[in-house]
Amino acid sequence: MGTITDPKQRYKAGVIPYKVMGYWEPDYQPKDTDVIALFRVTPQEGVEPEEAAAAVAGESSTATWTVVWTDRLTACELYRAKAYRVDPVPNRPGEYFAYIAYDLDLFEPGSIANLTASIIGNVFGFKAVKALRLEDMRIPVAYLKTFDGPPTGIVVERERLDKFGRPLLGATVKPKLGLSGRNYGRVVYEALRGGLDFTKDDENINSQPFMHWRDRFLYCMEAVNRAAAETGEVKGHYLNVTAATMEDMYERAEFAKELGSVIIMIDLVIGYTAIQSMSKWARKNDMILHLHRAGHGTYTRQKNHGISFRVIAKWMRMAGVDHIHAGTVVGKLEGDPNTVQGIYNVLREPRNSVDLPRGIFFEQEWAGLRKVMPVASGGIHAGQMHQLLTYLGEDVVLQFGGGTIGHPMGIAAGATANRVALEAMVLARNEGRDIWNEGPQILEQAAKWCQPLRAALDTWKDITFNYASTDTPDFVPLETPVA
Ligand SMILES: O=C(COP(=O)(O)O)[C@H](O)[C@H](O)COP(=O)(O)O
Ligand SMILES: [Mg+2]
Repeated sequence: MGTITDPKQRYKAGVIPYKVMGYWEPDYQPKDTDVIALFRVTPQEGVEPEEAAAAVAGESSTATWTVVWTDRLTACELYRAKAYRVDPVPNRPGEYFAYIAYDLDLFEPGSIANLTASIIGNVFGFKAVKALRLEDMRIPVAYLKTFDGPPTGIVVERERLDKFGRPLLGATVKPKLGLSGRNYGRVVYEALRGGLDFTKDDENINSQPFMHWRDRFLYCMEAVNRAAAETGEVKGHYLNVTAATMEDMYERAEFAKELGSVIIMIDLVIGYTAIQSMSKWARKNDMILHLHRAGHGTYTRQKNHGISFRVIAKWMRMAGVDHIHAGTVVGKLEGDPNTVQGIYNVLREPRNSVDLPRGIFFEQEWAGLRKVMPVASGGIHAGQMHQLLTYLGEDVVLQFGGGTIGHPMGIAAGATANRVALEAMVLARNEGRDIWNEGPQILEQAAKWCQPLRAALDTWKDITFNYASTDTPDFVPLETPVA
């Protein structure tokens, strides 16, 4: 049964399928100004995929489970989201890609909170679907223009740091918890003077009994300033301002600024509104804004349920962060190469083309929003430098926490090993060498003159994390689904 057009029948009290209510419109041509969402829908037994798609469209826009006559007091035909296309997912029986278009007027300008309350609202608990995953979104230029985007962006960050032509290097201080302020500052100093550009607070360092935040900020900035003076380079430490309230976060950010820090850090767990507030603050205060992504693995990893991280990446580019953790491919944490590259492209390109093998379903014009620097972090070491540079390119921060601090000759030596490995690899690439295949030799060669690199290679050479990825794209070879 198609949509009922006779108003008397359509608005009669009772329960009718979502398809019939008007949330399934196979002939609909999305407008340039529509927000489009692509969901992977796994309907319950006996629910046809189009009805499941219509239900998702309905519940994420105007509908409820029964007919309401008050629809007629609104421009309901415009405001109804429209499921307009359903394709079976290749090689995944029972799963369907459902395309849903939403009119621009459904969303408050410049608000990720409002956008997400619709798109990932009630629908994820819906009984009619066994599982649901938000795979991708096309954000219209008209909506993008209501967001400020990254306060600094890749180009301006490089200018402020005066560092060009190579990935940046960082390290997360370890152990994550327990160091006193003075010892913590010591780690920062050693890592920065040894050759890294940045060090970083870990996700769970805020203001604990063993080190209150002001102590951390003071000792870290002393370390940053000393290392900068010694090396003649701009250095930074991502001071994590994540806290229980906005007031606390502003206070910490102000103190970081007062101490001359070039960068602060927040975490995804603070929520979209807090991220947007901190972005406004960073823009006003010329501060680079680093975003860690604690918690994302609870909903991004499984193929059939949750949200793809590429969608989070899009939201974060809109919300306005300068750095975002986006995967390493080769490290200790989840990261299929194609999927990770897709995420990096969302963050760094001025315009994304459809790229199904990398999980990009839509053409996306970024409307001048600045580029976000992806951060590769989690279980990486100098011996993987050729792979990291090949997979991730140049505009990226490579962060070696354990892979700096765990170095047998000490933290500064760990940093030097990473810097030398990186510079040797960039030089080889610039000379036209095939770093993917010759990488290990290039590193061996560089290690002849660099004892710290020799020791790093000897310690970690064979460490890899070869587990199957869970978040892999579903290559669609026959047809290109374009909105
Ligand atoms: O603890 C670390 C890195 O430590 P190490 O370098 O010692 O492994 C970071 O929190 C992770 O990178 C987060 O993961 P992601 O970057 O994927 O969000
Ligand atoms: Mg961590």
